[in-house]
Amino acid sequence: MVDTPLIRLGTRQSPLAMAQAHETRARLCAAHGWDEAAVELVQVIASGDRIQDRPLAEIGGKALWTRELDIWLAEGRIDAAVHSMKDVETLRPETLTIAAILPRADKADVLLGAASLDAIPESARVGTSAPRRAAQLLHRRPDLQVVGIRGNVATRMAKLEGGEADATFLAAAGLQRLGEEQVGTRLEPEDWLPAPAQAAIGIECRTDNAQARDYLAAIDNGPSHAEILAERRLLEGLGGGCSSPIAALTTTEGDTLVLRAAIFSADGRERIEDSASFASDDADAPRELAARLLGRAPPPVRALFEGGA
Ligand SMILES: NCc1[nH]cc(CCC(=O)O)c1CC(=O)O
Repeated sequence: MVDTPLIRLGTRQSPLAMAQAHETRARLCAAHGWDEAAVELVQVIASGDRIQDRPLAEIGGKALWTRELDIWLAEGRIDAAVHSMKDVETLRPETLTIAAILPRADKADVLLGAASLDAIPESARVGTSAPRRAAQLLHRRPDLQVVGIRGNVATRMAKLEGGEADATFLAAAGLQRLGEEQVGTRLEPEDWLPAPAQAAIGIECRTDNAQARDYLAAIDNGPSHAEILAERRLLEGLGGGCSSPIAALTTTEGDTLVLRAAIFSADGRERIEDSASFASDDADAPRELAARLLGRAPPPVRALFEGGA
């Protein structure tokens, strides 16, 4: 029996974040034979959740999801922080370490409001604030209108119901974690590329916290961790923030990763795709893939990277 917590897990308080924190706690308890009381969940309010009325890219990007959790880690108020890796900036403080990546869930996006991309009525309004989803959609369907839509999964589903948009996208992994896997149409990742690091839960702790690193090592999934590192190195090589339309899909075959990536112009007219196959511990290959993509990018694409507009 444990009556004082052995590890305090910080989490955002959205329903999706809480589901991810519960999954992390369950895996820690299973790996170590602990009961639930060993893992304390600590809710931390992120600025990204406080500011709901403007696109994330405009108000400060992905840092708004991690800033408060980073401070709580630094101050020792929590021992570890649970993140959707899709939302974590590529550049992280050296004082923090990604100590575990949980087994990756379904990487697909789900389309809500239409049975397929082709079935969306002509000129319809599709709600998304993600540059990747917007550009990838306009590439396929230049007739459609993209309208901004933000908020957590339930909010976005409600906005669709309320007629703010005719269709929208959500990540299959998020829907599954919320028990909503039956809604919408799953888009095959090979055909509609996901975001880098989609469907991965990562747990960070302080680099100098050997105890937390040790606890978390037991729930790290090696193949998923290798995929996330590769996709994050691609992102780093592209120098893209959350205003850059970047799509990526890694498939793992034994110790070999196959990474497919595409970058777009904001209006979707331009699409550059390339892929690389490399050993899972090869840190250079994803950066080289990024360089090849940028090398082929016409000005409207290039403008969105390398600190451009
Ligand atoms: N941008 C918000 C966000 N961050 C992670 C997920 C889903 C879960 C995941 O990809 O791990 C979502 C919701 C969505 O895109 O529908």
